[in-house]
Amino acid sequence: TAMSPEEFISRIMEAEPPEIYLMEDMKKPFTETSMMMSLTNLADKELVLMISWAKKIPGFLELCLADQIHLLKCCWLEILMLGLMWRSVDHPGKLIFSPDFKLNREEGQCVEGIMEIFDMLLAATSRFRELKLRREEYVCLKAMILLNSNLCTSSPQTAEELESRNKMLRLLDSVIDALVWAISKLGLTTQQQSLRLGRLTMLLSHIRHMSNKGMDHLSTMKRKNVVLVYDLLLEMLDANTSSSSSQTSAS
Ligand SMILES: Cc1cc(O)cc2c1CC(c1ccc(O)cc1)=C2c1ccccc1
Repeated sequence: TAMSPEEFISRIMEAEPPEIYLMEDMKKPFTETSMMMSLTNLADKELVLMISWAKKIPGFLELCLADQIHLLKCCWLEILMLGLMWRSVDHPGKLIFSPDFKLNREEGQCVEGIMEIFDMLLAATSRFRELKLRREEYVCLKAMILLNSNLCTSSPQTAEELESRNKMLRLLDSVIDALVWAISKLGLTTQQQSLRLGRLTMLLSHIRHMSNKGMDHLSTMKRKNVVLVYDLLLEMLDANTSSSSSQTSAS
């Protein structure tokens, strides 16, 4: 059932999760612990919505369960960070974690080592602002991150895994087609359209880099007991720290 790029885009636009409010009485100034706890509470809510978002991506549920779980375990922080940058794109110098939880880079000083990653997030957000990233392009990039996230890990062994990987590659192609279609609606010349496709996809490597830095930083925070990480997050976190060949628990 080859879906048209237009249909694919409207399906993933509808799949967008609702905005989340942190709904905490935050006492400022932050301490290292209070900021990390707020980030954790927010992320925990977002992860639940991310799982239902992924299931609405056409074809995702046709992948084998192990692949569905492994894809989300590989890219959850990349997707959280892309969402953060999207929410922050119209607020230079600020990171809009939620409408009731906005931070500027100086506030990152209260968590050791987080300001460097905040600065990377702010720089990437400025790039999205410069490119005038549109919602249709944003939802395509987010689906690309999910479907592209574990191609470089363990190669498929069984016939089922091989079939699931081929489905994933076809799914990734339909997301690329959808992004190409979204860019074609901008009235740019053919050459400008290919340039834009390259500029947008180049940002994905920065997002992977920031996610890896964030994962290391978060693991350090967890080890220092600065932050209590709830079970869903713990499972996502230990997946990234343990070797990727670990058997995924059928959760
Ligand atoms: C820069 C940095 C460093 C770090 O140690 C942790 C995090 C971040 C960003 C971030 C984040 C949270 C929610 C978002 O919507 C987008 C990003 C988290 C974070 C915290 C706790 C649990 C999960 C993720």
